[in-house]
Amino acid sequence: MEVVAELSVCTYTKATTRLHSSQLSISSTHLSYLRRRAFRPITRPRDARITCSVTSDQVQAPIAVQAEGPKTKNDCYGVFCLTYDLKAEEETKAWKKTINISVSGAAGMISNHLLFKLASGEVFGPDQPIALKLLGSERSFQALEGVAMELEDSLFPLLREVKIGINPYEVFQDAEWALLIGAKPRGPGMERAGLLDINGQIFAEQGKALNAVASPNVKVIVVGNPCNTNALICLKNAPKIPAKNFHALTRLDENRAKCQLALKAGVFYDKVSNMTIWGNHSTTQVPDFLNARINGLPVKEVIKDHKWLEEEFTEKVQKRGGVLIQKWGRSSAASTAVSIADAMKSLVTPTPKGDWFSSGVYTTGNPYGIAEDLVFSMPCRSKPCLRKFKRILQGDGDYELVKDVIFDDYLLKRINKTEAELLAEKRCVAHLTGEGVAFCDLPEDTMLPGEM
Ligand SMILES: NC(=O)C1=CN([C@@H]2O[C@H](COP(=O)(O)OP(=O)(O)OC[C@H]3O[C@@H](n4cnc5c(N)ncnc54)[C@H](OP(=O)(O)O)[C@@H]3O)[C@@H](O)[C@H]2O)C=CC1
Ligand SMILES: O=C([O-])CC(=O)C(=O)O
Repeated sequence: MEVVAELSVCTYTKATTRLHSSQLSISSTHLSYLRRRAFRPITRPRDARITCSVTSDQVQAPIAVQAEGPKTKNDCYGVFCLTYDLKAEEETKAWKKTINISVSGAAGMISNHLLFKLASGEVFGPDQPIALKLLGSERSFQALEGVAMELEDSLFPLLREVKIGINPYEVFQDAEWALLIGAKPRGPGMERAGLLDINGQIFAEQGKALNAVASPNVKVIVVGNPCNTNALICLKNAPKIPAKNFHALTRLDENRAKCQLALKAGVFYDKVSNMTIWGNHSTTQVPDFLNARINGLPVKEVIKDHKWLEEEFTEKVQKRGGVLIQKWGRSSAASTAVSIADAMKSLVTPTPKGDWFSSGVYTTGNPYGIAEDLVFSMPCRSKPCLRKFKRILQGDGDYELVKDVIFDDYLLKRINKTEAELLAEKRCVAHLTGEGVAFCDLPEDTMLPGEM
């Protein structure tokens, strides 16, 4: 057994925490220098594993574990366990404190796109190191190792740590972002109530785990379907975490709606703004063409075919996921990953003046008269904050609901329908939200976007 007595990744993380206070920036030249010099790994057997433990005031020397020994499933992975020749003066003066991101369903298709976007710096920027903690299951553990191997081979300079595990209480430890993607897909012949129950149990357990071990201000984005009600279950099981920190992903629907409006108006899609998706990530969702704008003008002034807006456009967005499954034979993965990155970026960067984005968020206290205590997609703006020292305006992960939106009878009628669906879903999972006995009276036409 070889013992490596150099600084470990744990030590390094500690050092960066301390250095964070200096708040100096890092240039790309500096970054590549760091990769070449400061983080040059010490040679040791390819598969040897290092375990390291940190007490409050002491960092223990890492111990190399024999390559052929039994693997514990929540260890750091492969190259991310290596020690580095980290000289004091090279301790970068620059890196920001690592952001911990936990991802469930990490061996699934969406994650397979998303993890590489996160590790590339696309979401948090080119000077922000991240740690990825990946949650799988007994069923997916081997695939998860494959994912971690691909992350190793990608040599991302910003990726400081990768851990894989099957216990949410370990994988969610200190999470600042939790991206909850894993969920059982609805199979043939399965009742939607059955899906709500099976997946609801996953999200109840994960809510409890987040409550116990995540950062108290963790931002949670629920992607696994039915995502609104899963997010509600999750937040109800995590009373220590602010309810407004939980999001159900409806950004994919927003992006789809923008694309269809751009296509109809004959403009590039960056000209479409103020796009709200109201309600459930299901076929009752309401893409709001009343408040949306094209080139700064109300959509209805640009697209005069209002029948198209009310009928074709609305249904196209609601059923886009299903059409895609028919073509691809599987549900959207790449565009979903893009939309998760978009949703995160929207929370950590200032929303452009006058614009907003959609997210499924907690309704209690909403200004629109929507029933309280649901997770409902609504228009949001990030809360800008001034980053100390650098004087850069950025979002801090928080948001506020947009007040200046208008309603007409058509929009209200549609919002009522999606609200009724979410209230029915909520009754159906009462046993998982601590609200008594479940009673399932789901509307007949309740469907996920991917169901046709
Ligand atoms: N909100 C949105 O806009 C969208 C949401 N989705 C939803 O995202 C989720 C993930 O999609 P995708 O990555 O394509 O799916 P995959 O099937 O590729 O991966 C899903 C993962 O879920 C996990 N899972 C958890 N419980 C079960 C179970 N009981 N049976 C089977 N798998 C389970 C599996 O991982 P493990 O074994 O490690 O737990 C699996 O790797 C789905 O619920 C999908 O409907 C998809 C597109 C858009
Ligand atoms: O139903 C699914 O799994 C796919 C989905 O959510 C979508 O494409 O919007």
